[in-house]
Formats: sequence, C-alpha cells, structure tokens
Amino acid sequence: MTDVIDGKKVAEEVVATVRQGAAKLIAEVGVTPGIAVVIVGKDPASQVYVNSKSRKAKECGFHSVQHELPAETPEDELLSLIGDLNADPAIHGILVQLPLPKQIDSARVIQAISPDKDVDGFHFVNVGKLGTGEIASAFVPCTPAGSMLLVERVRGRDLSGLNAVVVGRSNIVGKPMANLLLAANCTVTIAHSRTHDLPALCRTADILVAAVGRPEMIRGDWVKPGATVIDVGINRIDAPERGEGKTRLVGDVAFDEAAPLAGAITPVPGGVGPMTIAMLMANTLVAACRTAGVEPPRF
Ligand SMILES: NC(=O)C1=CN([C@@H]2O[C@H](COP(=O)(O)OP(=O)(O)OC[C@H]3O[C@@H](n4cnc5c(N)ncnc54)[C@H](OP(=O)(O)O)[C@@H]3O)[C@@H](O)[C@H]2O)C=CC1
Ligand SMILES: Nc1nc(=O)c2c([nH]1)NC[C@@H]1CN(c3ccc(C(=O)N[C@@H](CCC(=O)O)C(=O)O)cc3)C=[N+]21
Repeated sequence: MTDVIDGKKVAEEVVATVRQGAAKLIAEVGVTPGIAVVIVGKDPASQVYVNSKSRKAKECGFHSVQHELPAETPEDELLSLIGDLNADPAIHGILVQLPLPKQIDSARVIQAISPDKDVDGFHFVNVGKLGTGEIASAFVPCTPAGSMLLVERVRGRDLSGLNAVVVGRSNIVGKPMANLLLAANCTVTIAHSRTHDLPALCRTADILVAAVGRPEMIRGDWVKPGATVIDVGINRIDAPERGEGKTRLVGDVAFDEAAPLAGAITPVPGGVGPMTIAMLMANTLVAACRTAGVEPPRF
C-alpha cells in the first residue's frame, strides 16, 4: 500500500516540540521567541500564508508582529523597517514575504536581514553554511527543511545509496533541497527547464522532489516503483466541477497517477505546505535559543 505522507500531522508534532521549547525558554531564561512577518502589497495568496504564519506563531507562544505595507512602498522604507527589526531585541526571526513588488530589489532586501534573524535561510551567510556543510549553525530554508523531515520519516536519516532527483533549481526550494539530500548522502541530480528527457531522469529517482510550479506536470509513468515522491508545488487551478468560479489546489505531480506507483507520496494540500510553516516556527525558536545561549531542541 502506498503511504500517503500526512504533512499536517508531522507539522503538528513539530509545532508541539516548538511550543514546549518556547515555554521552557520563557520559564528558564525569560526570553519569549519573537517573529516579525513583513508583507508588501495585498496579494490574496500571500495574505493567506502570512495570516497562517501569525496564527501558528501565537499557537507556539511567540511574540508575533505583522507589518503590512502598501504595494507602492519604496525600497528604502522597507530597508529601514528591516534595520529596526534587526536592532529590536524582542524579535529573533524576520520573514519578508516573497515575491516583492517590482520597484523593490528582493536580493538587496534579503541581504539586509541580519543572518542571525534570517529564519527563511535566504541570506548568503546561511546559504554558504548549507553549501559547505555547516548545517548545524545555519538556518535552512523552511520548505526544503520540512521536506527533508518528511523524507526522513520514510527513509531514515542516512540516505546512502539512494538516487535523488530534484526538479527545479530555485534558491528557495530546488537548490537548498539538493544540498540537504547531498548532505544526507544521496546521489543528487538537479533538473530544470533545459533538462533533456525529464521523464527518463525522473524514473531513476528513489527520491523525487517536484518544485516546478506547473500543475500536475509530473505524470504517473515518470515515477519509479516504490519511490518517495515529495510534491512541493502549490498551484491553484480552476475547478468548474465544484461550481462556477471555484478553484482547487494541486501539486506539480499528477497525484492520482503517481500514488499507485510511489512507495510514499505527499498530497497537496496537506503535505509540504504545513511543514513549511512548522519549520519557520522551529527556526524562530532556534534563533531565540541561540541569542539566549540555550541548546535548542532537535527537529
Ligand atoms: N509548499 C510550500 O511551502 C512552497 C511551495 N512552493 C511551490 O513550489 C513550486 C516551485 O516554487 P519555486 O521554486 O519558488 O519556483 P520557481 O519558479 O522559482 O522555480 C521553478 C523551477 O522549475 C523549473 N521548471 C519550470 N518549468 C519546467 C519544466 N517544464 N521542466 C523542468 N523544469 C521546469 C525552472 O527551471 P529554470 O530554472 O530552467 O527556469 C525553475 O528552476 C511552486 O508551485 C510554488 O508555489 C514554493 C515555496 C514554498
Ligand atoms: N519569504 C518567504 N518565505 C516563504 O516560505 C514563502 C514565501 N516567502 N512566499 C510564498 C511561499 C509559499 N509558501 C507556502 C507556505 C505554506 C503553504 C501551506 O500551508 N499550504 C497549505 C494550503 C494552504 C491553502 O489552502 O492555500 C497546504 O499545502 O496544505 C503554502 C505555501 C511559503 N512561501
């Protein structure tokens, strides 16, 4: 039987550990983990994620602030807010929701966040640490970190001898995911839009990670029997069968085709998405523990 990996349940376990860790930090050293989420503009999908991040932060017992700036906010103003948050001792983690409006250079904004508060793991310092194997002191991007926890649930922590294929090479998902799989001793291939014969490459994968942003692009017959399939894609598509104007979420994998072949597979929704938010909470707790000189829990 195919194992449909319950990301919501694993995420709840992570959040429970975070909540306990936060309570201990508050009780023992009087430090409350603090997170600031910044959103520029009113993209409805972004707003949903940002609200659920703030809700989870409260659930973890964190101090949580949300900054909603108008879409036309100039870059200097955002940089100045980041400067204030960097200097604020009550804030341990800063997340600036991406993408940003076009007048703002996101690379500049990301590099302006203090690496010690970069709970998204996008700053060069954290990217460099992940790339050189200094994972214990890095912040690892939340989506790949959460995806790895799901892989570990199925395959264990040491993935020696397994072939991994990551489809997608973004800085946010594909590249850090490939680095984590490499650190766990997989033989890793990163595929992208210029890759030749993607179906054949995918069929070599014991662990197949889809982070493309194309609804149901990865078909059933691309999946090696028994493979672990991690579907990172979140695509909202029209669902006229549910009524006029209705939509639904699908991944980058054609779930119904792939599930019978896969050994284990993540659904969308309820797979990687909830893990991303849980790992953001985990990274924020770790940030707070580091500033307080307390050993953080292991995830
Ligand atoms: N679950 C979660 O928490 C999160 C989900 N996501 C979702 O994950 C998906 C990927 O996100 P992200 O990495 O930011 O996306 P990007 O658009 O930044 O990257 C997409 C990657 O897919 C590759 N690609 C595009 N088309 C093809 C194709 N036909 N064949 C092979 N490769 C292709 C691109 O290749 P090239 O580089 O050559 O252009 C690129 O490397 C999206 O659906 C996004 O919504 C993202 C973040 C968090
Ligand atoms: N700086 C930054 N960091 C991010 O981590 C970041 C970002 N910007 N921009 C946007 C993407 C996307 N992302 C998601 C998080 C949770 C779900 C999630 O919880 N999804 C639910 C469904 C939610 C729904 O119904 O819409 C699920 O898959 O079950 C999805 C997507 C984080 N991102």
